[in-house]
Amino acid sequence: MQIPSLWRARIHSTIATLLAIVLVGIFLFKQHSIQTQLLGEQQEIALDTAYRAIVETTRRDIEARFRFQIMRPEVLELVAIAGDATEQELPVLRGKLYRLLEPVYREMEEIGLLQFQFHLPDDRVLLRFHHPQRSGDPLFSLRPSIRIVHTEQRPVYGLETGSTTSGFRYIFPLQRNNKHLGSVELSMPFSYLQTQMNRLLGRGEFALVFDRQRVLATVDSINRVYYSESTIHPGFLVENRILTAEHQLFSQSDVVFRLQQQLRENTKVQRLMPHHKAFVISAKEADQHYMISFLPVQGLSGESIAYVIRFKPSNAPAHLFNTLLSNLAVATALILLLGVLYFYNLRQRLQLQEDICRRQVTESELSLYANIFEGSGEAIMVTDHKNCITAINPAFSHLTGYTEKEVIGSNPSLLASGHTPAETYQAMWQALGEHDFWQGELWDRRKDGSLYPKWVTISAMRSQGEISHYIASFTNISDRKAAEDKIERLAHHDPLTGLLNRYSLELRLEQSILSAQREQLLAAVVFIDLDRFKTINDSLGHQVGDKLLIEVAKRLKQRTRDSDIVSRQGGDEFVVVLTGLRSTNDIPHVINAMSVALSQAYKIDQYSLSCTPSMGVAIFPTDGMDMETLLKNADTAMYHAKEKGRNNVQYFTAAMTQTAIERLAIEQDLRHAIQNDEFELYYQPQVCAHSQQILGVEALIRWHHPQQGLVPPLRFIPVAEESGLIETIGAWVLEEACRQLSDWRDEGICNIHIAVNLSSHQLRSASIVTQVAECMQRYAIKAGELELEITESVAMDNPEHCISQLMALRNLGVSLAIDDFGTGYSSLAYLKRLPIDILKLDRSFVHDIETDPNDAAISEATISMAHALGLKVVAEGVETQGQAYFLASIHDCDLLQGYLFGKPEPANIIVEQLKKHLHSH
Ligand SMILES: Nc1nc2c(ncn2[C@@H]2O[C@@H]3COP(=O)(O)O[C@H]4[C@@H](O)[C@H](n5cnc6c(=O)[nH]c(N)nc65)O[C@@H]4COP(=O)(O)O[C@H]3[C@H]2O)c(=O)[nH]1
Repeated sequence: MQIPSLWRARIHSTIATLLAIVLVGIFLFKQHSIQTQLLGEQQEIALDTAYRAIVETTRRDIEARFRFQIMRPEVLELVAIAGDATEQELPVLRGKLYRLLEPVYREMEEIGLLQFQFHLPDDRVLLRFHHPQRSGDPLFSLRPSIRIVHTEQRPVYGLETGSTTSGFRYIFPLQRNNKHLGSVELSMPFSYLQTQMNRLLGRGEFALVFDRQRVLATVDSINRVYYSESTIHPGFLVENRILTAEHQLFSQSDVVFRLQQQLRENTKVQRLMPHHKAFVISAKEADQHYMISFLPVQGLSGESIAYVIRFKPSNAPAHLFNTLLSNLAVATALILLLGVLYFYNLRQRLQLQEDICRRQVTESELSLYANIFEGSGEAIMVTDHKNCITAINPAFSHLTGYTEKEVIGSNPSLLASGHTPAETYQAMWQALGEHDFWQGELWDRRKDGSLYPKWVTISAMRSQGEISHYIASFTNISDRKAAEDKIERLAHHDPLTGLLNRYSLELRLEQSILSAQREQLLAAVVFIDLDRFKTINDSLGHQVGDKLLIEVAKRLKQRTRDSDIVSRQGGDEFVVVLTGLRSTNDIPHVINAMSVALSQAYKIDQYSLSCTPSMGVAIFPTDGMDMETLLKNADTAMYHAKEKGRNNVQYFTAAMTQTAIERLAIEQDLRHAIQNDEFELYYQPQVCAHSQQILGVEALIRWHHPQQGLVPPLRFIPVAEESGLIETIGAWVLEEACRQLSDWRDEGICNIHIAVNLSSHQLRSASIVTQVAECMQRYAIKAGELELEITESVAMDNPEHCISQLMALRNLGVSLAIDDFGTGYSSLAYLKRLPIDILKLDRSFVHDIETDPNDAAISEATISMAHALGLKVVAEGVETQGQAYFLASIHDCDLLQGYLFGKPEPANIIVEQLKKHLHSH
């Protein structure tokens, strides 16, 4: 993620500012601590210098007094005498010496001298000026300095603890003529030094603390009462104020007392003091800052034994601290100011950088757009606000044929063809005015004059609210439109014949109904099915079938008007809608014309084919007010036409609907008929044409309907076939016929065959061969005893399958007969391939055989053809002796079947006939 420049500048400048403040802060603190340290060192040096100076000047002063005021011959004389004098003689000598030096003592007392005493070499005190009554007590144990002077015979001076008071002692040996006579001790209290140092250093207070260890080493246990623990540090002692007050004439203020207590808590003080080093600290008490200097001082032996501590009121540390604060404040303010300046500078630089980057991106985008414009497969044209062309791309030239030079500055109307409706341009300008955008189809003309459709997208560009340019991009959509037309054709037309398809028929029919309704006209829906088309298709191939359908479509189009609807529903079904009819009288004429046209022979390849139509007609508004009803009723009528025989036209009637309802009822009743044992087989004899001996019987089914009584097979067999129930019924017939034959055999009626009708459904069934085989086995039916009849149309329906099924049946020893021969379209070549034994000549030929020369000729040709193929012929429907004679004698027919020889009868009746017949032959 990229952080915007403003934020980046903020972050950078904040970090830089903080860093600068911290660095400057560290620098200032460092400076402050150096200054504080310098201040301390100044104090330290000042105290040290002052101390040394005072000690030194005092020493010089005392030494001068010693040399000139004490080392007088009369003094030395008295001391020399005292050295050898007895105890009794000493007071006299002591008095003389006292009187002699009293003026000197008084003088010295004025400058602060505390002690002035004379010691003899044997450790006795000769004279004490401040306690003249006390003398003669040994002091060696108390003052090591006296012993040093006596033994080493040299002057000794320095700070020394003592029994009563600690002080600066100056001890000089008293010598005369190289003889050591004793020593004289002059002591100055610390208060004297304090006064002197204050004179040099200015206002301040002092404390004197002694190293506990040193005191304990030099002061015996009796005299330790003069010391108590310092409030500053536990390792240091101070002289007991009350006991020493007499001598130490300096006092400390309460503030200093509290400061000392404060020092007990100061870690620096606690840490450094045991090391006897000089140092300075600052502290604050009662709103006053103090510089407290610690100066270690040496004893007589040269080692540090105490600290002189000076408390000096000073505002220097506070001043330094305030300076630090103000410096910090000023520096921070300056840095912040610099930070702000840095921020603005940085922001400007970042913005500049971003601007550069953005410009670079814009430039590369511009070059990209330029490339897109140049390389686009879509033609692009830019016009200005006056709609004059300002730019075009190569695709534009490629599509229109115009070069840049030819169109720049021109109006795009130079592309117009005049084929685009004016309303389209109006809509375009309106949309551009209102929405700045328009898309649509325009027809233009190229430079070479050729016309083409294009899909155009135009966008209006605005600058400050006013249209500045129009950008139009367009593509040639000729191919797309052709494809759309093709799709449209495929969606609405039958690809084979080019007629409308089922979907389009429904759309158009609905429109026709509406307009017929509006104009109070009639419309006729004609359902057309080609008779035997399936046979032609199966036997001669699909290509022949397709060509036949194309020819049919052509003939239908020729016989109808353009306003009529001609469609193919699929297979061999066509629907024609005759529209704009004024009277029903107009309909038969057109329909007959169509029927005649379709019935004409078709020349397809090497074949001359006959394919008649079955037509059903339903009329709007009498036979239906809507599309579905009209189509259904025309279909019903067509179905009836088929039933009536081929090449037939049927007009829908209400009765047809009734028939359809009845068929439904029959189907429902048939489902129960087998369980309820409502079927029965009747048998009709087949006799030898010459001897008239019964050779067999044909089993014909009868239905004893519980309500309707005996129902003939032609009423229910087609329904059973349509519904598939025929398989169950057929199986029952086969079983029953074989059982009956077996019964008759048992009754002694032998050598007759039984013919059973087989429906197309049964023949198609995969189990028919097994079914027949099992039945024959069950009832011990011998070869030739069972004959199966299939109609001519069944045999022609899927011939290849039919042949293989028939072969298998024939192998079982079953005789096979073609029923109703002559009614269907049978190819003789094909008949030859069928494994059949018998042809049954349809009774329609037999009926008029005596009177109609055509029928006679057909019958004769059929019989001779059958004989030529090695088939026997059974003539059906023989009712008269004439017919029998004609068939038997003239045409040499083999078997005859008809009412003349016996109607179909139940088994119990026919059995009598069979028996009688058997006996008579
Ligand atoms: N006018 C006239 N008619 C005669 C004469 N001699 C016989 N007939 C009738 O002709 C039909 C002969 O049967 P089909 O052609 O196989 O025609 C049969 C057959 O196609 C079918 N059918 C009958 N029983 C069965 C069956 O069990 N299974 C199958 N699938 N179809 C059957 O029903 C058709 C009609 O059967 P039926 O009504 O029994 O009609 C029978 C019979 O009664 C005659 O001299 N004059």
